[in-house]
Amino acid sequence: MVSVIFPAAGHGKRMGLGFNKIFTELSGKPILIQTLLTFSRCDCVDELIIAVDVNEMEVIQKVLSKIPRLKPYKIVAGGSERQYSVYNGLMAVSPDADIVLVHDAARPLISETVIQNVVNEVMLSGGAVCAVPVKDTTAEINEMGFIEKVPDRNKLWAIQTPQGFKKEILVEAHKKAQEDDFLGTDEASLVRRTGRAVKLVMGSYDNIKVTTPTDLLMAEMLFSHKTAKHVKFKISSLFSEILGTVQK
Ligand SMILES: Nc1ccn([C@@H]2O[C@H](COP(=O)(O)OP(=O)(O)OP(=O)(O)O)[C@@H](O)[C@H]2O)c(=O)n1
Ligand SMILES: C[C@](O)(CO)[C@H](O)COP(=O)(O)O
Repeated sequence: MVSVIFPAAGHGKRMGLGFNKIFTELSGKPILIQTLLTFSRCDCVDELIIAVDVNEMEVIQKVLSKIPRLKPYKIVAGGSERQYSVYNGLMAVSPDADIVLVHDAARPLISETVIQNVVNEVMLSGGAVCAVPVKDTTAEINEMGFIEKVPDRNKLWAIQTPQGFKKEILVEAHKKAQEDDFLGTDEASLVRRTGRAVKLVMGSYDNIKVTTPTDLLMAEMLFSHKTAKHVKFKISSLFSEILGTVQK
């Protein structure tokens, strides 16, 4: 059985809307609902656990009760940090679950294919997260704002969600983080601290985390086209006339 935890208890400070960004409308539905519906369409998913701010539990329960075609779900209280929200979700996972995925509620562009690929890899390796190769050059800087180091880009991947693990592996990782007072930005970093390997699965550049207003604009565009793969990009006539390029 596969359970999915959705940390959804943030405050969207970087979005600057004054309300939780997952309530924002995206292609006719709230971001949170778009995310939950994609997972609900996956045959491999059995249960949804949504970790929300205690003050938003009632309103979210009311809205979800009106949405058809959601997989069985539970709403739990989130924590003051994403990691604590995930932990609370983990404690509410059904005893029958053997695989647990964690997916940011704020990543509504996740595809069913990537979800299935992560689940398949968890069955093989015990732990898998989706990620994409970094496109920009990155740098480590010092406190004065000067570049100290430029890591080899060929080895860098941007980590996304879903991140999936055998349940006991994720529970062990969270317990150890608690004991050590360690706060990480994702589940893979917690699991790696227990000495276990975590496999990367190809994610998607479409699977953005809606963090800033620009992300929201991009999400709206991506959602209406579903993915950049479906858009036919045209060469500008200013160039095609000179180059004589024939658009196929
Ligand atoms: N205490 C927290 C903080 C974040 N999240 C969730 O973790 C995901 C990724 O976090 P982020 O994008 O940082 O969301 P916010 O915390 O809402 O944004 P910000 O950091 O700008 O305030 C989001 O779905 C968010 O709701 C959570 O469940 N509990
Ligand atoms: C888990 C995550 O989405 C992987 O990229 C990311 O670390 C969440 O970070 P945030 O600061 O909580 O948005």
